[in-house]
Amino acid sequence: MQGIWTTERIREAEGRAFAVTPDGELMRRASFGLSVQIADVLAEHTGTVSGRRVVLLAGSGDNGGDALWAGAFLRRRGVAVTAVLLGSRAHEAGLAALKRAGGRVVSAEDGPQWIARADVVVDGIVGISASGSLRPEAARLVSLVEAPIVAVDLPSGVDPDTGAVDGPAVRATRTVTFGALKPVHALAPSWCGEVVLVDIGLELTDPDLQRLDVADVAAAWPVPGPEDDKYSQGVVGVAAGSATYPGAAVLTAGAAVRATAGMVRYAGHAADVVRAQWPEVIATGTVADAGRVQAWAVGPGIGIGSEGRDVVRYVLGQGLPVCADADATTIIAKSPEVLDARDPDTPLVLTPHAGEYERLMGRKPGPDRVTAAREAAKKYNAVVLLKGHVTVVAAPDGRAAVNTPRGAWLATPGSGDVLSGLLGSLLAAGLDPWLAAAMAAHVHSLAGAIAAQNAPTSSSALVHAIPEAIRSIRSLLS
Ligand SMILES: NC(=O)C1=CN([C@@H]2O[C@H](COP(=O)(O)OP(=O)(O)OC[C@H]3O[C@@H](n4cnc5c(N)ncnc54)[C@H](O)[C@@H]3O)[C@@H](O)[C@H]2O)[C@@H](O)CC1
Ligand SMILES: Nc1ncnc2c1ncn2[C@@H]1O[C@H](COP(=O)(O)OP(=O)(O)O)[C@@H](O)[C@H]1O
Ligand SMILES: [K+]
Repeated sequence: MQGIWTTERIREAEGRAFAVTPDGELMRRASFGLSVQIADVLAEHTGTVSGRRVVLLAGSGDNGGDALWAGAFLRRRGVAVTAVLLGSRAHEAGLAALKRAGGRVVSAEDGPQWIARADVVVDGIVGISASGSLRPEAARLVSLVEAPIVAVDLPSGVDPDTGAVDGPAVRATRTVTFGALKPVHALAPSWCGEVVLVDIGLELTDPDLQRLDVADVAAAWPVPGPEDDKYSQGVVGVAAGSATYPGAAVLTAGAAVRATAGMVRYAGHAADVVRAQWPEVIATGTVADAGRVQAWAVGPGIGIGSEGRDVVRYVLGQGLPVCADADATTIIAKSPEVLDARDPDTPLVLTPHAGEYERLMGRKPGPDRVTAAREAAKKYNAVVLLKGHVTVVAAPDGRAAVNTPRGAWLATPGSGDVLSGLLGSLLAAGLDPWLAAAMAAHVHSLAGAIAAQNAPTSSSALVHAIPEAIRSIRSLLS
């Protein structure tokens, strides 16, 4: 598990570290690590380090200080360094160090001509004390940059704690952060680029947010043992699709088939189509006739009429873990009384996209998606998986996980149905619902990347890529 801490917690940890380290030591560690990364980006993009030109955009705080000190280290490697000073003042010690090392210092007015010739630009405009988007002077200079940008700690203009962007911001090729990952790094991947963490000796426990490592998913993925049979691994019930939307049934059931060696049962109006596509599925017409299961995936394509409502009420009343997706979330939002059938101790996972979230909560998720997911989890006493480019999974006890995607190819019709089937199979295997949801999101995005391979893909291809995703994750264990 990777831990992620809010800027408030980072500042507390920095305060503790400051107390036990010599003056300037933390910044020295940070800026030395930063200089190594800037040199690496220079080498990657130009083939050399010495003789190349780096421009530092230096704001008035310690973020600018890091950039200026890194510039001083780069001078020792023969890099031509020019600092463009933004704001009314500059980090004094950093500025002095850069000047001593032979760096050039220019005003914002003179910045454009240096930016035009830069091989790499360093964003030391603002760090964890940032609020709001780039101010006009910084925004104008950033808009002129054509070279790769290395962001110091985080891309300026992006909110450090939510990853939200509501105006001009830096789009970095690489972000070099210090001590620990902050929410922006998981929530705004397309602004951060590659994120590199430099250890400066901060001590932090109890992360505010988590991200599953491949190793976590590998270790927790259910695997049949010698004593197992088709029932003992957990039977998944899929209540999805309709005569109008048989595809949702095929995709949801197919994802469950591909994600588990155990049995998959299907109940609904698309039984014939499901049987034809997935002969291993035991398909019936109604949930009451489905037979015993250990968890339900309900919702995709079932419609939001009275029949759909009865299906949702039925599965919620079985005392079993339920993944309620798509139409099931709308039904729960419109007719919350269906939840009366639920024993509050049985796990429920809701998987809304932004529109479904609005129906459930009466408001949009807004820029702080982690808080939004946590609030919905509390309200519904359920794990909430909030879909989007970045997926957030929150539990009623406050745990929150983030899944950072590998590209955006999953923005394709039916891909949510595939996620439901995956998640249903993990719930049937008895996994903790929060972990199950975070694992499903992880495997879903990896399967998406495998299916797409940098070209458009489809949800059917995504289903077929699930075993390859699981195989590549589990290969870590061998
Ligand atoms: N405190 C520490 O121990 C360490 C801090 N480090 C660096 O220090 C940074 C934090 O430095 P500071 O707290 O001095 O603050 P920043 O450098 O993040 O911000 C400087 C000032 O800019 C102003 N500001 C806020 N939003 C702005 C905006 N949108 N446009 C322009 N100006 C804005 C604020 O008044 C803020 O105080 C970290 O991100 C990291 O880069 C590192 O040196 C590692 C050690
Ligand atoms: N831009 C994006 N980048 C990465 N993943 C995305 C993006 N847009 C959507 N997704 C993912 O694709 C899935 C879409 O699900 P959903 O909105 O239910 O669509 P559908 O109903 O068509 O299946 C979710 O898992 C979501 O997280
Ligand atoms: K920055």
